[in-house]
Amino acid sequence: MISRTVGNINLKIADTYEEMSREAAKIVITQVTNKADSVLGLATGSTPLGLYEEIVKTNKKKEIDFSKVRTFNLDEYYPIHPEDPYSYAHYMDVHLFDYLNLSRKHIHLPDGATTNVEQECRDYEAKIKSVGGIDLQVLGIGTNGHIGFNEPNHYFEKRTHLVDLNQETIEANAHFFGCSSKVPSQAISMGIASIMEAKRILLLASGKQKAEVIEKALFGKISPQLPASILQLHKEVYLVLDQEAAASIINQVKPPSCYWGKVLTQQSY
Ligand SMILES: N[C@@H]1[C@@H](O)[C@H](O)[C@@H](COP(=O)(O)O)O[C@@H]1O
Repeated sequence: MISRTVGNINLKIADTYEEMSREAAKIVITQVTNKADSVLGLATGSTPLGLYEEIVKTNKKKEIDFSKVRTFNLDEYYPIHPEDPYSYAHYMDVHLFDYLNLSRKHIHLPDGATTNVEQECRDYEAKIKSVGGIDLQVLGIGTNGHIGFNEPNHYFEKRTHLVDLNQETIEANAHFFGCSSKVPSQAISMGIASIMEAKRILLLASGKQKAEVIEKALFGKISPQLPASILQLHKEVYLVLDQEAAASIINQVKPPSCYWGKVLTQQSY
């Protein structure tokens, strides 16, 4: 495992996906152990599956108290019923929530079955605020740089809102549904301000398909065209990658004036 502090980013590069997941689990479990009533922001997709598996495994060995923990998921497809097997609500139950002593009333996801989306978005923000905000937000990243379902745009969408999903995002999630035509074309997602207000952020990325976007997000221009780039402005980010996702960071040779580039060349390791 390579560990570096790079500006605001606590960077860890694991050898494998499994090691990345164990490291991420340590960060989440430490958060909950240090603050029993932690508010966790949670993500879905393929990337955090290993993290959730590790949390469940650790919890089996040495019961962790989640009874006071509150959770808020980043996003949910729209329209979709929470009991639909393709919903993120269902995903969270089968991969994490069913195995922990979390109170059902402490679990929150945007309601994909709402008949009033605008109200649902406002209520979701209000619920996050009412518990004092998110302590630790887990994030994955799309190959187009989206976080949550905040797609590349001309501006940073601030708060929980309804999103039209990009075709690229629909294709990337098609494997969960069997085919892309079954993926809903919209979703309700926390906004960029909702994410940036989290006290700490844990971003995970795995696989070579994420290498380019990780490099751009960390070293590129901060732009709503690559929503994850805003994380360069957050004060406490933990970025845990596997080797493949870190490939472009490790190999790039930045001009001598670029402190980050120098630190992250292969040689410095
Ligand atoms: N809405 C989710 C995101 O929360 C997730 O982080 C991202 C990456 O997904 P994956 O981890 O499957 O690559 O895309 C999905 O569309």
